[in-house]
Amino acid sequence: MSTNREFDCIVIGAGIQGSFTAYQLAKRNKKTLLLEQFVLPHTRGSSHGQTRIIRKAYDQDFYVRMMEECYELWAQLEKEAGVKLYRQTGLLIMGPEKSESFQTIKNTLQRNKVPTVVLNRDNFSQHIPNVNLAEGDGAVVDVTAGVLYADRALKTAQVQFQKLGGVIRDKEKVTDIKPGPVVKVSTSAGVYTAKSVVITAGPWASQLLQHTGLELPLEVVKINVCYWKEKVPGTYDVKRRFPCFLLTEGEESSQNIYGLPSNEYPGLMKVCYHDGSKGDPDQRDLQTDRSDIDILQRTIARCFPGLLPKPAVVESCLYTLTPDRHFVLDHHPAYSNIVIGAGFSGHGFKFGPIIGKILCELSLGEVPSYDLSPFQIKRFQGKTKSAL
Ligand SMILES: Cc1cc2nc3c(=O)[nH]c(=O)nc-3n(C[C@H](O)[C@H](O)[C@H](O)COP(=O)(O)OP(=O)(O)OC[C@H]3O[C@@H](n4cnc5c(N)ncnc54)[C@H](O)[C@@H]3O)c2cc1C
Ligand SMILES: O=C(O)[C@@H]1CCCC=N1
Repeated sequence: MSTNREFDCIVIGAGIQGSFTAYQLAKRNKKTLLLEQFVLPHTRGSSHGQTRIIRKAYDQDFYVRMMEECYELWAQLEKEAGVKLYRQTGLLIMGPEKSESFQTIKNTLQRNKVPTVVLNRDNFSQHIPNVNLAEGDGAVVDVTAGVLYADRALKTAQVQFQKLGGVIRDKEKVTDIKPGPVVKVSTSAGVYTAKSVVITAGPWASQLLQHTGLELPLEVVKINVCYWKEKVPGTYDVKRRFPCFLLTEGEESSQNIYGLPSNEYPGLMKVCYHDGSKGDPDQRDLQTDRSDIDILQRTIARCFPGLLPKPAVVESCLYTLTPDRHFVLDHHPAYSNIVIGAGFSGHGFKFGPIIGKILCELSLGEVPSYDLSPFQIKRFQGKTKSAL
């Protein structure tokens, strides 16, 4: 007879990846505990905010394939919970027509038969008004892409988990992990045991992994989440079917600037730089680097004539980067019943449902549904330290 401190699985971190992992485990009838250091909901990690881009437009086939199933999982969750989580807007990709980065993403979309619309200089402004296509730039639209309602999606995954009998304990920071056939997890409020543990701690992954003797090459960066005011309210509004966008390369960026139609704050469009300054997740608001904002201002002035080139709102969010920007989805090298989901490198939200499924499979000792070689820890050979 198990007590209320003994679980089949403990998931550490209730961001999007931990919440979907816990939900998948509960669906598989596993007694699951989801631990979160802060009171939920919170804005200190990577999963907060109202919107995220969902897209199949990637350079690599393996992400496109994962997204095929992932769209189905998002739709299943919408149906199961009776909430709307996704709005199709399309994603406009612009970049120097002849550049490798623009051609790679366009070719990958076409090779995978993702519905696309290729725009040229003659028909561009008829389809996408109020955007300047730079001289020499090409444009292609991933028609399947759109906006995910992020805060709502996170809450929905947690509510569905609880409806399946899952337990969430928030304001309970994990302070120690003792590996073994039964893993012992200590928190600010007590000690729990489980047959397996999944670590999905976002920017705090390195801190937590220290307890297991593993060091991964993860870098935390602070992103300035900038909103820009429309000169004429509604110009770039989601209701007018303005798409999300991505600049693949440019005068001073390489896959570095992206945006979403105005939606959460009426009259304000979110446009961000896909990089930031390195830092500590517990000191986030002490970092005040705004060099990305200068770059954004110049791009806004050049490409979006309907926006004022000065941010009206600046919020903060954290990325946890791996050297190759691919995720970590693997067993701990020394303890197979400790599973790690980390390093989502600023593009993991859309994958939440499929990451949850994969981490659940790993924690149950099953063969995962996807080839995980791009996500294995051993790719960091020489950059990984295991004290064990
Ligand atoms: C500005 C911005 C824009 C983005 N845009 C997109 C986008 O358009 N599309 C997309 O797909 N992705 C996007 N992303 C990336 C995506 O949001 C992240 O990849 C994803 O949210 C990562 O989730 P996570 O669960 O790994 O981390 P988190 O959300 O940070 O969750 C980790 C959780 O673990 C908890 N935790 C940590 N340590 C402990 C401990 N010791 N004890 C208990 N709990 C602990 C933390 O408090 C936190 O709640 C964006 C990210 C940012 C910052
Ligand atoms: O993941 C996404 O789609 C966004 C846009 C590109 C850069 C990072 N996040």
